[in-house]
Amino acid sequence: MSEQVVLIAEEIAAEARDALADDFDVRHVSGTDRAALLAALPEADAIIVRSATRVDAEALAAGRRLSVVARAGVGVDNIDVEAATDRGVLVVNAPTANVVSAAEQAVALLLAVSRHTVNAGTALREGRWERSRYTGVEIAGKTVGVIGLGRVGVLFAQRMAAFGARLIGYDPYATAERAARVGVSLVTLDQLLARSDFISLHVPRTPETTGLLGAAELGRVKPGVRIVNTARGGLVDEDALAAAITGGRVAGAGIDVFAAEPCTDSPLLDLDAVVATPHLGAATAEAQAKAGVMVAENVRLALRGDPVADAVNRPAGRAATPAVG
Ligand SMILES: NC(=O)c1ccc[n+]([C@@H]2O[C@H](COP(=O)([O-])OP(=O)(O)OC[C@H]3O[C@@H](n4cnc5c(N)ncnc54)[C@H](O)[C@@H]3O)[C@@H](O)[C@H]2O)c1
Ligand SMILES: O=C(O)CC[C@@H](O)C(=O)O
Repeated sequence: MSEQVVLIAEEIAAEARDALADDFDVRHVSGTDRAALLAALPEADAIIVRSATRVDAEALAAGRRLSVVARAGVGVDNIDVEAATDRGVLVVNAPTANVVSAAEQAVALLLAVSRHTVNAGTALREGRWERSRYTGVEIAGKTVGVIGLGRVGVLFAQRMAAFGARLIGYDPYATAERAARVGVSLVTLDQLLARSDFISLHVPRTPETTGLLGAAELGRVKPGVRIVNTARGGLVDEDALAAAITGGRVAGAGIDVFAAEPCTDSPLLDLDAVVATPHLGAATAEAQAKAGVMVAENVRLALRGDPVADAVNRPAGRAATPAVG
């Protein structure tokens, strides 16, 4: 029997490639080069992606031999899970690999926005020693509102607790007991908007969460709030946020994710009060190594027909195993 083909469509850790190379024909393609992707898919038994490759119905149809789509990370919103399920293709991810890195990125952006780190540093490099212009604010004693109390939200809340913040959270699917274990009081979204000095988002992008913070919600925030989004673009309406910053209601924002990525023209990129990064939440050596090893293991299990704990969907006939985490 010829070797099964594993197609790697984005940069993943060398550990993952090494873990697969002995047993599979590992091939590479650029997942953002649509024509190349569609040309490579017909021979692939598995494809490994991160967040930039669109694995939609067309790509799945091209991948007529595919058994598994593996996401080296958490969010699977770039994969049409329903279409994959209909075709009997397993979708697996690495749900715990990069959550610490993502939480740390949220803290980093919150601090950078609060202390004008980027603008002050740029001014200094340009020869301007502008101390009074860049007076910031403390986190201690402030109210931090966490939207989404899953893996990343909880890690972020724990880190904010260490800064001495008061923590409130909005998550309709979390219990008060779970929230209380990490020192978070559950509130409604409106209460969170009205009371938070800082808001950080940690929810997946779904039809329910798209536009969660739009013009109406941003009109109800506490004046001077700073907003951090390391979860997904589209959760916060970028035009509305830019308007709220320009109008002075929102003091600043730390943004790692954009509605359209790669992003070149968000109105947020023109504002001094915004610290922006190009979807770097998971971009650490540790997260990439963990994600690579987890997806390599999941691909191996899936191609051998073994049950996979990190499966996002379970097409008929596949045995379920207990979820991790
Ligand atoms: N920037 C990055 O590189 C990066 C890295 C890792 C994760 N992420 C993203 O961060 C987000 C959170 O990841 P996670 O691992 O914590 O996910 P998770 O599934 O563990 O947690 C998501 C939480 O959101 C809650 N939620 C769902 N719908 C909600 C709603 N309408 N309102 C409020 N809460 C809601 C869920 O109940 C859950 O507690 C995801 O979008 C993920 O893709 C981004
Ligand atoms: O692949 C990446 O770097 C992004 C990962 C992140 O957005 C995730 O959801 O896991």
